[in-house]
Amino acid sequence: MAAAFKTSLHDVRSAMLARALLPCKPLSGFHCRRSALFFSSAGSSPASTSSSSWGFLSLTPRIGRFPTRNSCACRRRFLSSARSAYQDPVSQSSTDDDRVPVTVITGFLGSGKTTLLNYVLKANHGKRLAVIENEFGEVDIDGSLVAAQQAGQEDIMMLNNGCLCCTVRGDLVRMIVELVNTKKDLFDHILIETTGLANPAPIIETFYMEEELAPHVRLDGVLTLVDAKHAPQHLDEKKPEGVVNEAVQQIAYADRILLNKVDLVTESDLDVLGQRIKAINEMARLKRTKYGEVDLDYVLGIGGFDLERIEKDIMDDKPAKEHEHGHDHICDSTCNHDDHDHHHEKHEHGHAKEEHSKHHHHHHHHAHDSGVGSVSIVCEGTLDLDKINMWLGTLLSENADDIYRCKGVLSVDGIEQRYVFQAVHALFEGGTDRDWQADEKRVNKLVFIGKKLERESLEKGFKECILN
Ligand SMILES: Nc1nc2c(ncn2[C@@H]2O[C@H](COP(=O)(O)OP(=O)(O)OP(=O)(O)O)[C@@H](O)[C@H]2O)c(=O)[nH]1
Repeated sequence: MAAAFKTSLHDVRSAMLARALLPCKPLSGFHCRRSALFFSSAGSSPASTSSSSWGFLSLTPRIGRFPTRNSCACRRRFLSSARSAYQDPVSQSSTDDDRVPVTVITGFLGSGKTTLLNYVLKANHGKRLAVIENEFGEVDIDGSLVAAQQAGQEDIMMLNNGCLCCTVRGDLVRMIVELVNTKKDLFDHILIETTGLANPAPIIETFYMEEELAPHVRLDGVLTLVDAKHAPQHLDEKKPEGVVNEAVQQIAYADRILLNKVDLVTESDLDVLGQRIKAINEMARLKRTKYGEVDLDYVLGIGGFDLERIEKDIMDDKPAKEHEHGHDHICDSTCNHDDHDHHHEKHEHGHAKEEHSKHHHHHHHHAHDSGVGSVSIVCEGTLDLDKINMWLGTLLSENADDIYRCKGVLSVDGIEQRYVFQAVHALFEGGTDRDWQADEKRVNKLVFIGKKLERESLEKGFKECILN
């Protein structure tokens, strides 16, 4: 069967339709057993009773029931990827997934998306790229993508009758399906440039909710360009109640961020904006660039939704973390909550240079009025399976609109491997990776990005799941 069906995100709210969990085959090279939410919605009826476990992290076959939540009516449908996982529950890392990766390039109006695209198209990356451009109205694609004429090998398609995140999702699906059906052999990566006002969330969801896409493509990641000169005013912009600030959303959903146009501002402006970006999304990697000039690996091959990469990013990001303790919080008996907002900003230089901690300042994070921010929990200990199941599942389902993204590596009692998971709102995916080593500290790490995140309450809830 198509590899597309071998990885999936699942709607935790669908868990109320759960019948059973299945044990899964290991991921090749990742020793991963798919564990999360192998539920079939077909023929099930909503659970009306709660129980101590609904199998969120359960790795052994067990009957799972979702706790009673009247909010659990499945607002998002649980589509083929989930059903297919039920039939063939093998998860894969992107390295052995033969679906075409899709990178979404987003960023506010004028932040440099097309400039970056041109740079990538002209570069020598050895990939054959198909580009989907989303613009309002007619644009001169040949003019705007000069590189396409030079390179000549890219397929460029326009979506110009509306915004990708609002009105043309169906067009996007049709376009991708047409691309893979008619030209699959001609390209091996798809780049999508959104409009400057796009909210990435519905675009991300499209890749998990549209069953036509799942067999053909996988979302590689979201890259957001931030205009170093103008971003502060866009981030500050007050929106009417219920209207999202696109500039904030674009940062919040990013796997990678380019702080572009560094030539137009001072070093200290960059530092301040860098802190602000980190306060919104501390999970994403950030680089400074001029005219989008960045090493291509940063754009092609993000792995933002690949559990194996997530595990590496979270656990192996030591140099960065050593200099950052903004919202990271080590829960232990010496915990001093007054220190939480101190932050050693890691200093990143543009021009596609590797991030490095050249020097670090003592900064304070401030919650900005968009209310969107990050909370990290770093906490040693082993988690009670049922408790973490219940806590995380309830948290993600009850706060599905407010928790944009969540990733983590956990140590769970009775599971000898590290458990890696990620969530986009209530869509959840998780599995085990390598064994904990005998001499290794069992440190749990979680990052939440979203609105109305209360760190102390999150920490408290999490710590209550740790075995004494
Ligand atoms: N000074 C400076 N200008 C830049 C940089 N990157 C892009 N620009 C310029 O900024 C302007 C907007 O760049 P685009 O690449 O068109 O931005 P965009 O995000 O595609 O814009 P929209 O499609 O309108 O959302 C162009 O004139 C670019 O040449 C940079 O790093 N420094």
